[in-house]
Amino acid sequence: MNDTPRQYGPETQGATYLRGLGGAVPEVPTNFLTLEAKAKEKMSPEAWAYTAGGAGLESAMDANRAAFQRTQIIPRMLKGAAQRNLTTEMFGIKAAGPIMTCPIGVLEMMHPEADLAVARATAALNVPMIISSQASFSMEEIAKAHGDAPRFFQLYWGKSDAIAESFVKRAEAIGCKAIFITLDTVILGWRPRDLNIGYSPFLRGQGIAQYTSDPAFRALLPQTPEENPQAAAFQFTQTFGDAGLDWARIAKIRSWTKLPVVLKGIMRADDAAKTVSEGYDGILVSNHGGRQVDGGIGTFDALPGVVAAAKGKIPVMIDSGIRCGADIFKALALGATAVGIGRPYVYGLAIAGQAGAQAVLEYLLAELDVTMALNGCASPQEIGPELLALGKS
Ligand SMILES: Cc1cc2nc3c(=O)[nH]c(=O)nc-3n(C[C@H](O)[C@H](O)[C@H](O)COP(=O)(O)O)c2cc1C
Ligand SMILES: CCCCCCC(=O)C(=O)O
Repeated sequence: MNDTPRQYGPETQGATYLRGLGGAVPEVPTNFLTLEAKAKEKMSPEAWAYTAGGAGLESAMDANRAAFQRTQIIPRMLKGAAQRNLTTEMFGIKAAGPIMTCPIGVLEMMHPEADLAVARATAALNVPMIISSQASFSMEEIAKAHGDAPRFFQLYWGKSDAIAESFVKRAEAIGCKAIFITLDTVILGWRPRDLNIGYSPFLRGQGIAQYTSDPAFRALLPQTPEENPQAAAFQFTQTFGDAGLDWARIAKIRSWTKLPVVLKGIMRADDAAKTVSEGYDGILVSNHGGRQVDGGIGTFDALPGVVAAAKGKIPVMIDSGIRCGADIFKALALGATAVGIGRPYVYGLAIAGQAGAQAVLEYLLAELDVTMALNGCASPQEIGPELLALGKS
């Protein structure tokens, strides 16, 4: 892991950050739309439908982009920010910048090295990785590829508290520095692209490595997953998700771990206030990339209400729809302390494995750095709301 704080500037051709890469990686486009188009060519129709798709008419996915596009940066001149430092603290770790990789399930559909490639990419950059409950490798295997780089664990809390507890304890044992509980997927959303194609990775035993490697899950099986993978996949479908999950139940996590606990999927001010009063340690404003509630509000539109309700008591982060450095800049300006990167790094992974995911993350940091330089911001803390013209929704 390279944890030396990066210093930026003076510029040569804008993107000082890319010097470490020796320039852009030729096969990995530096803008999202071209990246997405190239990834589509590389991916199977099933992988493409699963990754690119959203819920229903995909209006929440559209709302994510519209919210960022509606708000514009008002560039500031002559503030002087020749040297910039993007280093960002999150839950006791110092990251290379205010970004982290979102937990993404079933990465084996996109590339055979899946989470291991992402682990190596994020470790090389010192960008925190959130390991998914639906990863294609066990968290222990991922941690081995990740070394001592900063990581968090994302928890799906299904019908079994014993499995949730076991996941949390395993995550602590492999050195995760925080637990992100995903609240917005207590059942899977209505996803026409997947439904039309008739492909469910989970029924085929993909994306369930955390479960098949877990003693509490294995205890539910008549035979081991190695002997009877079909039975393990079926058991997973019976275990995943619980639409009855509530505040009282998730509070149990405090008796399992002392790690900071972040709630992923908070979109409302009242839920944000409750997150604070219940003693949680952070909020990730997320609508799951528009994959769950069709017709839902974009995360960037939801952010100000959540930030106001959190009253600076706990950090507020955001994901869903972040596609370029300017989006990151806008999110920080409205009070986010960091942002989650989702589909963009998955597309890089699909195109070129570790190098592809790494290039995408590095481009985003470079573009953020350039945006900061052009607006006179020497650090993420200097990016404030006065730099934005807020659009009306
Ligand atoms: C293919 C795919 C799989 C995902 N799997 C998970 C997951 O396992 N756990 C989770 O909490 N969120 C999951 N998410 C949601 C992401 O963590 C994140 O919230 C979302 O991708 C952000 O939106 P964006 O990709 O449009 O930027 C997944 C998203 C995608 C696109
Ligand atoms: C039935 C398993 C659902 C896993 C969800 C993975 C995910 O978060 C996503 O596809 O989105």
